[in-house]
Amino acid sequence: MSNITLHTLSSMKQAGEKFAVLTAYDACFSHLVSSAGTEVILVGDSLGMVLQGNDSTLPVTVEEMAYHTQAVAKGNQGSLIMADLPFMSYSTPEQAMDSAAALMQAGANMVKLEGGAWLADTISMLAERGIPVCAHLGLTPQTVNKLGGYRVQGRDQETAQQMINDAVLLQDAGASIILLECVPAILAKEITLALDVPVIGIGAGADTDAQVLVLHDMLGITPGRSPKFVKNFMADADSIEAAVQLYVAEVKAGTFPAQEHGFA
Ligand SMILES: Nc1nc(=O)c2c([nH]1)NC[C@@H]1CN(c3ccc(C(=O)N[C@@H](CCC(=O)O)C(=O)O)cc3)CN21
Ligand SMILES: CC(C)C(=O)C(=O)O
Ligand SMILES: [Mg+2]
Repeated sequence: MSNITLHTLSSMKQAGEKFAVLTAYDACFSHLVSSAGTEVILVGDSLGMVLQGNDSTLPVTVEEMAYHTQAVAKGNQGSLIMADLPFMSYSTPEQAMDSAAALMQAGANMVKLEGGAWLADTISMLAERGIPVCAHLGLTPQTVNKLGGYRVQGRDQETAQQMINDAVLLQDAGASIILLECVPAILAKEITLALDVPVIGIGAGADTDAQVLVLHDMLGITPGRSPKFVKNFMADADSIEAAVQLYVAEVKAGTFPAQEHGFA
């Protein structure tokens, strides 16, 4: 069961206390990550790359997300469980209701979806029906084919202003959390200050209310070149538990991410 609630996370934002988020896709890592004091576990559609070996998150289905969410819920020791709605599972509000219902019934406490203003109605409908929503802005991996690669977003005045507008609009539509991926640190700071709801960052600098990483990345076991925002916490730890505890401690202390993990 989850001891952490959305109210806990809002109170932490108000108090200026950072919270930690990590992915987990199975019961064993869910147990480990939640026991280490990670406030939020993300059952990310990154599992399509990390577990399934695809070169994007697009092949992942609602059924697969529900399977992993069920396992994570069984191992959980008190974290809030957020589950990604996968590619094309929320293209209409009706489809989003069905997809989100499947993940909530599998044990998620909230869902995450990727995109801007077009999601306002979907988010308010989910929220009205008791499903808390996190809106993911900036680098949205499900849109990689449109974006032309995994690139930093919001670097020019126009796209930066659009992202600020989208964040405020989606908060007002009922989003409980905003997640920013690969955006300039100064823009992430501005959005974090402008919003009442907590902002989680990945490659978004040190000034968001929380940080997230893919577990396998911070353990240093993802093959190939890592994105700039990744730090290998196993380098300074002698066990997986210690590495996860160090991550949580560094996020809370504000020492991770450092300047080198962000984008100007
Ligand atoms: N293992 C894993 N970790 C992740 O963080 C992750 C996934 N998988 N799968 C889904 C998405 C894809 N993500 C990615 C993938 C690559 C970059 C990347 O290489 N970014 C460049 C930015 C280059 C630029 O525009 O300056 C970098 O150097 O970090 C970023 C995010 C984040 N997500
Ligand atoms: C990288 C994070 C934010 C994510 O959406 C995932 O793990 O799928
Ligand atoms: Mg995702």
